[in-house]
This record gives sequence, C-alpha cells and structure tokens, in this order.
Amino acid sequence: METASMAATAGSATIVGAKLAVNYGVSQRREPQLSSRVSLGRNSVFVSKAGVYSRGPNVGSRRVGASKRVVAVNSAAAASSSSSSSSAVAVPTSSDGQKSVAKPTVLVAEKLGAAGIELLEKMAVVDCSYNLSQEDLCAKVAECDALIVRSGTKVTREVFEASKGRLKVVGRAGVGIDNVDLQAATEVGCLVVNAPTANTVAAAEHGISLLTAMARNVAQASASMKAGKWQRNKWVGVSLVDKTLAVMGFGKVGSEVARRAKGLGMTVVAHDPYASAERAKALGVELVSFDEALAAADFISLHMPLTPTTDKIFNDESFGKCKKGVRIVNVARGGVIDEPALVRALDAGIVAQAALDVFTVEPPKEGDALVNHENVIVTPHLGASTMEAQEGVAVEIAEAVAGALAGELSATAVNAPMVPAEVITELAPYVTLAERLGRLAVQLVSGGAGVKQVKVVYRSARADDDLDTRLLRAMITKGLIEPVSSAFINLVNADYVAKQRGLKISEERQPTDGAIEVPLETITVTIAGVKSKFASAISGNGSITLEGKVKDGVPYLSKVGDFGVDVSLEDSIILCRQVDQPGMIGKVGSILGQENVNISFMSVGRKSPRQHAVMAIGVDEEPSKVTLQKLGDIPAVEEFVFLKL
Ligand SMILES: NC(=O)C1=CN([C@@H]2O[C@H](COP(=O)(O)OP(=O)(O)OC[C@H]3O[C@@H](n4cnc5c(N)ncnc54)[C@H](O)[C@@H]3O)[C@@H](O)[C@H]2O)C=CC1
Ligand SMILES: O=C(O)C(=O)COP(=O)(O)O
Repeated sequence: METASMAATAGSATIVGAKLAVNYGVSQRREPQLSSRVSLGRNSVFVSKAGVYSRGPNVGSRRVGASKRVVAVNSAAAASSSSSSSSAVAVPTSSDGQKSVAKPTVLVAEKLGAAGIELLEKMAVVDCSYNLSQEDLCAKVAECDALIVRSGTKVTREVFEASKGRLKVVGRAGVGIDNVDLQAATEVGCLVVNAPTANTVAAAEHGISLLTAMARNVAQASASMKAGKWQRNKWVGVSLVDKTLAVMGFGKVGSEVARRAKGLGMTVVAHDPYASAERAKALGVELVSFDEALAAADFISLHMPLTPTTDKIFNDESFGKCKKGVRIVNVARGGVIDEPALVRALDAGIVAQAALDVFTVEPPKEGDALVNHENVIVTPHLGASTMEAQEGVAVEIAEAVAGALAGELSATAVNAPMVPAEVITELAPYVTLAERLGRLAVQLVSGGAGVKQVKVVYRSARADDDLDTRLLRAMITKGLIEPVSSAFINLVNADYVAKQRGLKISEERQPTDGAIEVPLETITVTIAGVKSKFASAISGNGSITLEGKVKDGVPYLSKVGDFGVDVSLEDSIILCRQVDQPGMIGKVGSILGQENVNISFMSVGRKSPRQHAVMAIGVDEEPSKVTLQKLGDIPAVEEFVFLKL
C-alpha cells in the first residue's frame, strides 16, 4: 500500500465555496448566495447583471435585454481563491464583510475616454501609460492583471510571455483585434475582449465622409485654397447619385455605410461570404460575389476584418477586375489592400481615386507613395475617433474588462466559446462537480504516470443539443491538469492545453428516462491505461472511475471504482478500503478526532455484507501523516488514500 503522503502530493489546495457550488463571493463564503457566479476553483464565472451590448448594427451602446444575453465564460480572472497564483485579483471588499483582497491593476496603454477610466477606477488600480515602447510594455505587463489597448499597440506573443501569467484579460477598445496575438493569448489562458459596437456609427460616418470628400475633391481643394489658389475648374468632382457602391464586408459598419449610401441615391451591392441575404434585402442591398462586386462598382468601400483570407485581397489581380476609374474607400484595415498594387492601379488610372483611413504600417513611413499620391486622400486612422464613439467604446471596454476581472462572463470575448448565460447558471453546480471529479481522479493515478486518455460519460434525460458540455469538459480538464502542473486552465485554453499535453478527452452521452428539468443525473470520469494508488478506484473495465452527481445544488461523489459512496465534495476526502465489519466507523472517527480533524461526511459502500467496503470520509482539516498512518494501521484497513480538493 502506498503512503498517504505520496497520495497527497499531486494535490494543490484549491478549495472554494465548499458547501455551495453556487458562490457569488470571491472569498471562502459558505452561506447561500443569490447570484449566478459559479465557483471554478481558481476561477469563477458569473452572469453579468449589467446585461450586454447588442451586436446588431446601428445600436451604438444601447443595451439589450438580459434574456437575450449570450456570454462567454471567462474563468480567467477572480483568482482570489488561489493559494498559489501570483495573479490573484478580485473585486474590492464588499459592504457585507467579504474578505478584503488586493485590487487588480489595469494598464491602459492608449487614450481611453474618461468615463471608462472612472469605471475602472472603482474596482482597480488604473495605470494610464501611453506610447510605451515594446520593451516598456513587456516590463509593465508583468505587474498587470489587465491591459487595455486600441489599434496602436501590438499585443504580441512576447507581451504575453513577458506577463508570466499575470495578465488575465486584454481589452481591445474597439473592433479590430488584428493587433492582438490571439493564439498566444489562448495558449496562456488570457481572455481577449473587444468593444464591438460603440464605434460602428462613427466608422460608418467616416466612411461616408471619405466617400463624399473624395468624390468632390474636398481635401485637395481645401489645401489649394489655403495655399492661396482659387481653382474652380481643377477640382470638378463626380456625383454619387445613381452610381453603384460595392460594400465589401457587410457587417456592422458595412451595413451602416450601405444604409447611408442608399440615402445618397446610390445603388448598393455587397460582398460578404457570411452575411445573411435577408438582412441585405431588408436594406435594399444585393449580395453578390467578390468578382461581381468589383465588376459592378463605381465606388468600393472596404469593411471586412484583416484576416489571413482578407490579407491583400485587393491586389493587382483584383484591381484588374474593376471598372476603369473605380474609386476606393478603406476604413477597415490597411492590410486588406496590397498598397504597392494600389499605387500601380492609381498610376494606370484603373483606380481614379482612393480615400484611406488605415494603412499597413501605422503611421506610414515618411514619403509613403500612397499617402503622397495626388489622387489619394488620407486620414490618420480616425474612423472611431468621435467624442461619442470614444466615450462609448471606453465604457464598453471598461465594463467588459472590469467584469472579466471580477470573474464575470464576457459577452464580447473573442477567444472563448460563447455559452449562454442561462446555461452557465443552470450548469453551475455541475461545473464544480466536473472540476472536482477531475481533481480527485488525477490524484488517484499512481507512479506519476501521464494521464492520456480520459472518458467522460454524461447521463442525462436531455436531448444532445440541449446540453452544452464544453464548460464541463473544460473544467474536468482543469481538474485533471492543474493539480499536477503549473498550468493555469480556463475555458479559454482548456482544449489547447489538453492537446498540447496529449490528453485526449472523449465524451459520451447516455440517455436516461429521468426528468429533463435536471440537466445531468451523473458525470463519470474514467482514466484509462494507468495504475491507481487506490486499487479499489479501478472499476471492472480496468480504469480509474469516479462518478458524481448533484444533490440540492451540492456536488457529491457517488461512486469510486465499483463501490457506491455518497460523500459531498466540499472538503478533502479520505478513501479507505476495509474488511466490512462492525466498529470501523468508530475506530476511524476516534483516530481523526484525536487530532481534532473534523469529519464533515462519512459514507460506506460495499458490494455485499462482510466483504470489502469503501469508506469515503469528508474532512474539514488535512490530517497529519501520522494520523493517516494510524488509519492505515487499523488491521481491517486494506488501503487508503487522502485526496485534496
Ligand atoms: N477605421 C477605424 O477606425 C475603424 C475600423 N474598423 C474596422 O472595420 C472593419 C469592420 O468592422 P465591423 O463592421 O464592426 O465588423 P463586423 O465583424 O461587424 O463586420 C465584418 C464583416 O466582414 C465580413 N467578412 C469576413 N471576411 C470577409 C471576406 N473575405 N470578404 C468580405 N467580407 C468578409 C464578416 O462576415 C462580417 O460581416 C474591421 O476591420 C474593423 O477593425 C471598425 C471600426 C473603426
Ligand atoms: O475599432 C477599430 O477596429 C478601429 O480601427 C478603431 O481603432 P482605434 O481604437 O481608433 O485605434
């Protein structure tokens, strides 16, 4: 029999919200709470009471009803329950006497509206440091829990690495997240949130400004007049009415541009592989292919994100498909245009004019051929720069970041799966159960063997599409990996980390006849291909098997191997296999009592009387090695293991 101390080495003491799976506070509260925060060990998830911003067009920062909320789980933050993390952040002391914890630090690396700063200052130490060099940014992020940027800061892999796990949230105060290395963020479990709606109208208005200014040579005529000239014949423009505008990217900004262009009497076509034809039709816009759009357009307005697919999508070949004399507006991203190709197209007269707000390199190099081209007008990335949009964006991102730091869910997460708020609330106790089953199961593996194959069986009366198990899988992964590594796991990086470690988690649904109001009857975690420190945890199929269920909102361990038990997963537990005989409970109880170890729960499972039985004992305190050894010395005890939660 292996010793208890060996058995316990895999465990790291992360104990949360014990009796209650649903726990609002960040400290170790045990009273029932009336909210939907869910304890997730080191993390928590929470349904924002503030609601979320609609992602639809033309809404600015208007809120939508709580019932429509779609949120992404952010278990990145609220690390307050961690005993080991250097990144512990939590909301400040509350009036109801919760434990006081340090305020998180938020680095605001680019100018943010005052309303956003004020909001952040209520819950965080806010460091506004603009124009940081990459080196200074790297140095600072090691001291910050969150970073807020606009388009001018490159949040590279180097930045995430430099943060050494401290950075839990990156807030992009705007839409485009092409300046954030999402893969690197995901790998380290850093949540990335953006502010996708508050600058939509500003960007659309800027697009229309550039369109009209370009068509009527406003910028050139103004400059010429300021230079003392009066050139009425030189600056004759072109009309917009009855011309065809091709909107490339029919999302929030694109559709607002389309709406306004219709008002100017233009015919509008749009290209967007993902846009709905109904939405386009409702605005009187025809969705067409890329080539059709180019062939039809007198004017082209770009509104797609910069992605590997759209990178330099406007190049020599695509300009060659345009009507001669086409005019182009770009308020999206410089990188969607091959800039030297645009210079060539302008020189050849294929493109008559261009109006550009965005550039591949910002600011462009001095003497840039495009910026200085006589048929090009430029603005220094001003699309989102209205007073209104900047205040809106600041509030939108501050709420998202503050919420994430407080362990809330984010509606605008860009690197975490979206899970509806209702689902989170309903699954709350199962989330706790899932993590704890994983945490217990991995501690049962003997000899430091790597866990490679885990099967999770969900028994449920629900239809497959009515049970979202991504959150549960992530939390089982968290439970399996965190106790035996320094990794920090949340919904952002769970699948990634599992894959990196060669850990395969297969999921199986087993239908039951139970009530569909109950999301899950049991969750069973099985680790195959390993030996166990506690042989009785190996079930008939040769794998470590733990089954759990939720009773009255509390997670319970219901099976160890083939032995049925019934112990709430609140505190650490001792599993003991013994010869089933009278007096065992008393003996164990008195040994633990001698050391003042309080037993919270005790349950004995056996296959048949007077044979072998497994006793599961929940303990409030961790017994000393000596005490555990005394348990092992009871003649009828065949094996035992101490498992930390
Ligand atoms: N200049 C500025 O200051 C601002 C620039 N922007 C930029 O404008 C762009 C659009 O922003 P939103 O409308 O808010 O985003 P959005 O996500 O609502 O819309 C983007 C649309 O582009 C579509 N799309 C993706 N790939 C495409 C492709 N290959 N061809 C055509 N369409 C494609 C998507 O389906 C989506 O409908 C982004 O690049 C954003 O960064 C946004 C705000 C301000
Ligand atoms: O929201 C966007 O995508 C923008 O391009 C706005 O950028 P900015 O926040 O003004 O640097």
